[in-house]
Amino acid sequence: MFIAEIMGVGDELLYGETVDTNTAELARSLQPYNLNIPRTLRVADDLAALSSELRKAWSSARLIVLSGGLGPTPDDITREAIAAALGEALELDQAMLNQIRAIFAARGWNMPESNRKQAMKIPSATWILNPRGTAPGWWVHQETPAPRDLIALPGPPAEWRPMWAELLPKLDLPCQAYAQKTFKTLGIGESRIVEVLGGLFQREGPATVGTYAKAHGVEVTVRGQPEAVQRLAEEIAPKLQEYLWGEDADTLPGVVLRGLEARGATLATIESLSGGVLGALVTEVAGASRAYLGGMVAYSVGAKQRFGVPDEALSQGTVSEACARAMAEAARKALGATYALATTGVAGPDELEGQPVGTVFVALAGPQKTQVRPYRFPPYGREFIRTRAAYAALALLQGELR
Ligand SMILES: NC(=O)c1ccc[n+]([C@@H]2O[C@H](COP(=O)(O)O)[C@@H](O)[C@H]2O)c1
Repeated sequence: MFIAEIMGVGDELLYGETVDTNTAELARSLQPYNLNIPRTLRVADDLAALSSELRKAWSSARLIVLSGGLGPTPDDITREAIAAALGEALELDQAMLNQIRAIFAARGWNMPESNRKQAMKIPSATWILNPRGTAPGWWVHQETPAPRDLIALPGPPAEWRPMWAELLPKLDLPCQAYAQKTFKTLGIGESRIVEVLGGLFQREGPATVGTYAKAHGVEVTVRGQPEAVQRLAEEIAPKLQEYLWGEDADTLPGVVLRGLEARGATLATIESLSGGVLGALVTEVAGASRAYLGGMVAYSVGAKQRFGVPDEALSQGTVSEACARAMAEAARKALGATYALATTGVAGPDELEGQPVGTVFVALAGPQKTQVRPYRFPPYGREFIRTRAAYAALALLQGELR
């Protein structure tokens, strides 16, 4: 199997200022190819360190992809490092310089002298045009003694994504027949899934299975050789049926909205501890307005009263089953929706009303009844608990719409 080396370049990637998602995304894009990615690297803006890594990689890898270090400032050393590793000299490309000048001119600016270095390249590299920035990429292709490609892309994802999407099919990488199928579940833990799947939880062979715990529940992914994936997925699906809410690119808010639309139903939300996370998840979906009427953040007791939550319910505590129920019913009435979802709970860091951090109640008011589900999420911080609360509310509605 051929080796691919993926490197993120930049000091900011080493000290956690910027989390390097580029290498993960690039690696994911290579899944359909028959390449082995034994590691991915983050390398400092350090000429010696990067050129040494590149020298090693150039002698063994079929494909090297770099992101970052193509800017105009002195710490951008990717071009120099490639030149050093391949033993070539940088040369100015006047035509590229004119293009970069034109980009500045179009914005009404003069090109700073420092941008000249973005028009430098080694003779064996060809340019990869950057439609969204001033830093063009490089593509070095070698045919003998063995085919090799080295690609240098700018760091910002919005810039490199279209460049990479256009380039990748041209690289003529060895393809493998590859497929994957993801089942999205709720209400079942990873270890229970392993029990339920038994012998189908294969870790070796032409198709393998993995589980991934996400805020929206556990995902079960089958990947490998297409026919084997299809066979195994067909056996796995009925075992998970009870817990299944979606597949592959489905999102929980997307599935819920589709379900609402199919019934001609509408949704309102009222959020306390999640403070708008639920509304944000719902409105991430294009076309949300076809079913989502709107919602309110009723964070204080006063706001809950204002939105129609009766004092009787509030007297039982805002973090209570009664309050969640009354909130959902009040929101349903206020907005005239078919369904309303409510969240209330304790995101922390301290306990509230004698309830421990992670205590959450979500409620669903519908035409026939109101349901409430209590949760005790692990105290992993406010973001974790608020997000879980929002997904738990969506899950309750998804269960109703099944
Ligand atoms: N009823 C509710 O869901 C509700 C409303 C406001 C604050 N809280 C909780 O009260 C605590 C203190 O809130 P703040 O840290 O936002 O002041 C947090 O645990 C927060 O999650 C809960």
